[in-house]
Amino acid sequence: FRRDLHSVGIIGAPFSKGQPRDGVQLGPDVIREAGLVKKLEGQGCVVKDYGNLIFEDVSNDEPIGRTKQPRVVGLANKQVADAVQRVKNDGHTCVMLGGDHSLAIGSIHGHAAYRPELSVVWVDAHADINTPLTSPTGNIHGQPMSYLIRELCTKIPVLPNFSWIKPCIAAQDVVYIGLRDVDPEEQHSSHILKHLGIKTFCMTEVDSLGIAKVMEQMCDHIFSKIKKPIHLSYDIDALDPSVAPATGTPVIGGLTYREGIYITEYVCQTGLLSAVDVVEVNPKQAKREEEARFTANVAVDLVLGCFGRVREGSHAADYKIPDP
Ligand SMILES: CC(C)[C@H](N)C(=O)N[C@H]1CN[C@H](C(=O)O)[C@@H]1CCC[B-](O)(O)O
Ligand SMILES: [Mn+2]
Ligand SMILES: [Mn+2]
Repeated sequence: FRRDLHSVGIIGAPFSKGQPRDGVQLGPDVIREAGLVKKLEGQGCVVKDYGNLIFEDVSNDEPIGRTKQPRVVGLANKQVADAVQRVKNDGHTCVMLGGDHSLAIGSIHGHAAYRPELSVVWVDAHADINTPLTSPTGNIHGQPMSYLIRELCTKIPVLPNFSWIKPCIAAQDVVYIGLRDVDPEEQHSSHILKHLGIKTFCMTEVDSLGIAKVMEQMCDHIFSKIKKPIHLSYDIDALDPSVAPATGTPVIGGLTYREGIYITEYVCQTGLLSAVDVVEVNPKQAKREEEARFTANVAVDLVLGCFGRVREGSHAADYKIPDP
């Protein structure tokens, strides 16, 4: 049993303004309360918890066109970008606990500032690739990829507090897993992006290929040229709502717990995981308290899978069966 020594840096990003539902800002703390740090240390990781970022509010953050809360989202993501870059500079694999998925703007931007050549594995029921002009809701948690992908930069209008963002990811270096609720306009731009080489494994492919083949084909795609560090952006709503009910935009027909964990185990064994986001855990969206706790426990298990937890049991190497 290989006990890799993973050095993990945790950032809490208690932020909810990329979407309208209250509660997702509590994600970092409910995930910590479910024992994340102790369990990572229990499987041999060295963990540094950088605590929660403190996001300042922005008064009268009026929409720009349909885009809601642009100033506070732009400001928060600049803080996230600086924090992720610092965790990477300190030599850790970065774990960013959300908070809503708009935070991936800062997380990926800060990661790319440290490692310019990244591949992005986006695990989500949704493509989160609306531009401000195609978004059906104006909520920025449905748009993060559009600000990051170079091939879309001509489609992005100027937004206040967004001028620091430089598109930093090539479409061919992005893979989606778990898609099942892509907006019509996204279909169009994701069609364009498919044309540009973005690789998608929607739930149909998960069913037809099985998750093991999906992961093999995913790696063939992102490693087709050179092996790049992986940024895994994991939206908890990729999992079926029966597995992760406490989230803001649940969609039936999602990944099983086993498929969700397999993804993290597979990414871990590539040895290329460099940063991971776990976002959209919203305890207030749970019908009952135990649903919130259950969802937080699943989020913890996903992170443990990223850092070497194996389901066969993480036994100590020097265990001796006691004599009768
Ligand atoms: C828009 C409603 C009707 C639909 N059920 C829904 O939620 N749709 C998703 C897909 N596109 C929407 C948007 O752009 O606002 C929603 C974003 C989800 C963001 B995510 O981070 O949770 O992936
Ligand atoms: Mn989603
Ligand atoms: Mn998402």
